[in-house]
Amino acid sequence: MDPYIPDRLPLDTSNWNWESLALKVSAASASLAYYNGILQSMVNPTIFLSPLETKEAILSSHIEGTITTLDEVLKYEADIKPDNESRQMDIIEVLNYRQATHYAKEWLQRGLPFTLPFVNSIQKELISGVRGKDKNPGKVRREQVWIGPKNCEIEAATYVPPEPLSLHRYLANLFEFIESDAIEPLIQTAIFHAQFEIIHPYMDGNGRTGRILIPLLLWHKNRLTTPLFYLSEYLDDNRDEYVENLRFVSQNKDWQRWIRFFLEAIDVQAKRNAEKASQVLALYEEMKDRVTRISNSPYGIKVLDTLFRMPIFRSTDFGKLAELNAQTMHRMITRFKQEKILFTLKEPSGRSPEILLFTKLYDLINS
Ligand SMILES: Nc1ncnc2c1ncn2[C@@H]1O[C@H](COP(=O)(O)OP(=O)(O)OP(=O)(O)O)[C@@H](O)[C@H]1O
Repeated sequence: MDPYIPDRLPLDTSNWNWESLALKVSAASASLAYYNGILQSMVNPTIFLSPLETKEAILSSHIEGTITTLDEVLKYEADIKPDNESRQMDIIEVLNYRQATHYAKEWLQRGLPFTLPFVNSIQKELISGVRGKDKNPGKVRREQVWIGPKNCEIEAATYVPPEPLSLHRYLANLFEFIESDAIEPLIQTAIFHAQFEIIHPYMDGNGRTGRILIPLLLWHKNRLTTPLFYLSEYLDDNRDEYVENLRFVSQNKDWQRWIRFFLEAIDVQAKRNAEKASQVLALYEEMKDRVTRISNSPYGIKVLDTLFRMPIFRSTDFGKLAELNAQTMHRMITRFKQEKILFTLKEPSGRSPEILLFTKLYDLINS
C-alpha cells in the first residue's frame, strides 16, 4: 500500500446530498446549543465538569487500548496506587491527557491562535514522560507510519498516512481551512478531525490529540462558550464504526458517510452531556445549602468547589485547596461524615492522611 495523498481542502461538495446532511446538522446543532445553554448557566463549568473531563480522558485513551477506570485514576490522585506497574503507566497516560486538555484550554482562552505550533504543544504535553516519549514529542514526524494489526509490517497495513516530506503542506492547508467562515462549523469540525487523522502528523498520539481538539474547535467556531465537550463515550462505544468510517474516507472518498457519523456522535453526546451536566448542577445546588449550613463559615463555597473538583481526595489536599487550617478542616470533615456526604475510603495511618469519597458525585459521574 502506498502512502495516501489527502484531498485538498475545502472539498468539492457540489455533488453532495445536502438534504440528508442538513437534517443531521440541524439535529446536532440543536442538541449542542441545548448543552451549551447548561454550560452557560454554570458559574464555574471548569470546576463542575472536572470529573467528566477525567472520564473523557479515560475513554479517549481507552479507544487506543489504555485500560483504567475512574475509580483507579481518582484513587491514584489521592495517593492510592495499584501494584501493577503497567496499570500505573496507563493511569499516568490518562492524567497526561487531562493535563494536555487543561493546557490547551488555557492557551485558547488567553486568545492565542489555533495553529500547528499550538497543536504540536498539546501533543507534546500528551506524550511527555509516558509511552511515546522517545518519539519526538511536539514535532511533526519525519518517518513513515502506518495503521494496521498490532506490530504489523507496512504490507499488512489497513491505512498508510502521507509520506513525511509532504506533511507540512497538508497541515498548512488544514489550518487554513479551519479559519474559513464559509463552511458550516460542525461539518468543518468533522472534516478537520478526519483530515487530521488521515494526515497522522505525529509518531504517536494522533488519535488522542485529534480528539482533544474537537471541543477546542467547537469553541473556536463559536459553538461552545467554554471548550468543554465530551465525545469519546460515543466513539469508544462505536469504535469499529469510528475507525471504519475514517477508513472509508481514504478508501472510497466517502466524506459524507464520515460526516453523518460524526454529526450523529455530536447529537447523541450533546444530549448525554447535557443530562450529566444538569445532574451535576442539581447536585451542586442541593449541596450548596447543606454545605453552607454545615460549614457555617465564609469558606462554604470554596469548600463545596473543592469537593466538586475531586470526588476522592486526601484530607490534607482538601484542606490546602479549600484554604482551611487543620482544625477547621478536621471539624468540617467530621461534620460531612456525620451528614453522610463524605465516606472514609482509607483510614489515616502513620503519616498518611485519611482518604475520603464524595459518594454522590462519584456515583453520578460513574453511572
Ligand atoms: N484508516 C484510518 N484512516 C484515518 N485515521 C484512522 C484510521 N484508522 C484509525 N484512525 C485514527 O487513528 C487513531 C489511532 O492512530 P494510531 O493507531 O496510529 O495511534 P497513535 O498515533 O499512536 O495515536 P494514540 O497514541 O492516540 O493511540 C484512531 O484513534 C483514529 O482516530
